[in-house]
Amino acid sequence: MWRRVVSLSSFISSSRTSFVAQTASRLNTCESLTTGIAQQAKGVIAPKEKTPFITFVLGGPGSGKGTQCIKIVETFGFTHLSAGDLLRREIASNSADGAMILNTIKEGKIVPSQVTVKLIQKDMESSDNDKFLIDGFPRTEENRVSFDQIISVEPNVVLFFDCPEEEMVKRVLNRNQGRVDDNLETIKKRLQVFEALSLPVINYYSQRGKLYTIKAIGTEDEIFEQVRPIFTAFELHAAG
Ligand SMILES: Nc1ncnc2c1ncn2[C@@H]1O[C@H](COP(=O)(O)OP(=O)(O)OP(=O)(O)O)[C@@H](O)[C@H]1O
Ligand SMILES: Nc1ccn([C@H]2C[C@H](O)[C@@H](COP(=O)(O)O)O2)c(=O)n1
Ligand SMILES: [Mg+2]
Repeated sequence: MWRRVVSLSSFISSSRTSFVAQTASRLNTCESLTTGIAQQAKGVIAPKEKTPFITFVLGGPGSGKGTQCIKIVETFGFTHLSAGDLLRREIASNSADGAMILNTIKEGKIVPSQVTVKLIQKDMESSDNDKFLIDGFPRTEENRVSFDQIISVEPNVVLFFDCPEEEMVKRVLNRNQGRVDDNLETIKKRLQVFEALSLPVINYYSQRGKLYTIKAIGTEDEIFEQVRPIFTAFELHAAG
């Protein structure tokens, strides 16, 4: 679970009064500290939550998001949550939303945000990790707002794999993983959706200084060498 106890400091009150008052305050502090720990142990009050490190991974269909996520996981220890994979898992498990999700994906359209965000939330909450790569999300402004409302955590990093359309189409048609949306007709629709609905989200994060654009052409290793320094810089920053 990424809900972890991080600090007991909120139990400690500061006081700038007289010595007597300060001593009394210290005694109270000790008492409330002990009470606080005891209450947490009994589950009376919720533990403080550690904010997870969130990376959104964006780019058009076939731009190489999933491929690079595997390398980021290996090198930096993130947990990879692919929105598309979570939705395909729902289809495979014959869940109540399965048929609706399958039709939406076949049409190259976007599944209602509530459904996708709930799946992401479930996997985040059952993970021991606190570093998440959320791949293929948010695809729309509605996705972005829904994540903000339900999960209430801002992304630390937003990666954008910028790839020429021609190259994306070639890669998707060669992918050979039996995906129902890997055909020319659906790819054209997905590219339109990307331009109309996903580019505004990319611009949103660019304006907020969170966007890291990767030129997604070249070998997989060459592309990863553009990704690596982004996370290395964050690690150095975190280590002080
Ligand atoms: N740099 C690259 N050069 C050539 N082929 C690549 C490169 N990176 C990935 N591929 C291949 O392109 C195909 C699409 O890659 P990938 O599945 O990672 O894309 P994606 O962005 O996750 O696509 P989608 O949004 O459709 O899930 C895969 O078959 C993958 O092996
Ligand atoms: N946020 C998302 C992510 C994915 N989908 C649907 C529609 C996509 O075409 C399909 C495949 O996703 P991919 O594996 O290419 O990331 O899944 C969605 O509706 N909302
Ligand atoms: Mg993918």
